Amino acid sequence: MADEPSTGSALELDHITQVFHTRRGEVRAVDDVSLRLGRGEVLCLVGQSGSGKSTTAKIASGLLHPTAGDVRFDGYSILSRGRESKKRFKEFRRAVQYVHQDPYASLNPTQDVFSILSAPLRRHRLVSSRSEAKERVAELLSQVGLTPPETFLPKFPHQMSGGQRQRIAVARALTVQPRLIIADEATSMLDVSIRIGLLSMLTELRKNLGVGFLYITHDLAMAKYFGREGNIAVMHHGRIVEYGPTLEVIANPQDDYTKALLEAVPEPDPDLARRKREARLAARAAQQSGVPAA
Ligand SMILES: Nc1ncnc2c1ncn2[C@@H]1O[C@H](COP(=O)(O)OP(=O)(O)OP(=O)(O)O)[C@@H](O)[C@H]1O
Repeated sequence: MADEPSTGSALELDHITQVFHTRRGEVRAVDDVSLRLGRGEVLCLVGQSGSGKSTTAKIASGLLHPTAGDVRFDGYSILSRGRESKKRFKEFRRAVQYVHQDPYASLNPTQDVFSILSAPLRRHRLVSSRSEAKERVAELLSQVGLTPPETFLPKFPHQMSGGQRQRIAVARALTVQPRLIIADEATSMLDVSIRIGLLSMLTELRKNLGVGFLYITHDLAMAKYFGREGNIAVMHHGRIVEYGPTLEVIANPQDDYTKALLEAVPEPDPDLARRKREARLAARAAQQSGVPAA
């Protein structure tokens, strides 16, 4: 693993493989995966449960050391050893924040919102007094759409809704001014309207603060919504089966697995759903008869 910078991409996963040894034998959770994410970009990693998304996310955020391959940030390997690399790894861990799918499990139930958000600010010496911490926490709460901030400061996690807890988890990630947020199914436990609201908020953050996102989901509809200005990687059995600009992949999927995922996306408009179904059946019939569909 080189200790020299390579390319300009912010985050690069280079031929990553992760093998777990279990009592039932070897599990190849991630198999030769390469991904790139530039500064302020969005990349959606989509696949069904067990396809290897979370394992990839953990490797991308430095929480798990892969069996093989390299992870680079700003062109430097974060897997290298040595003093300089250790320092760089520390910077990387601050620059890349992981937001877990279940904020209830990751937020301390005994701390109120002010304590949850001010602790990292103090730990990283980003504020020098309690009043400065209050100001910054209020700013963070506004950034994640929790207003007026004073209402939320004394609340404990159990006193908030699932969507509000997710926003606190995002605000906590923002305390250290990250360049990239890895959101692992960050909205899967919420209703669709709440998920859409949260994804719009994340889009605002991306545009206003230039934060990049690696968004992990099983839901292609959400990936299309959040990742329309970026790329999508479709994962199946630990491998990337399709990778490219989100809208292009969705409009013209090449891989059968991506096509199957797309077919599983519910179409809210019944007329459109019927027309799509008819078009699919016509295409299938044409394929079987060898005559191209009109
Ligand atoms: N620590 C581990 N030890 C053994 N096997 C593991 C471990 N972590 C993950 N796996 C296995 O690796 C495969 C991929 O799991 P992973 O959690 O990455 O998938 P996923 O796509 O994120 O699924 P989900 O959406 O359900 O979280 C699965 O077969 C899983 O059982």
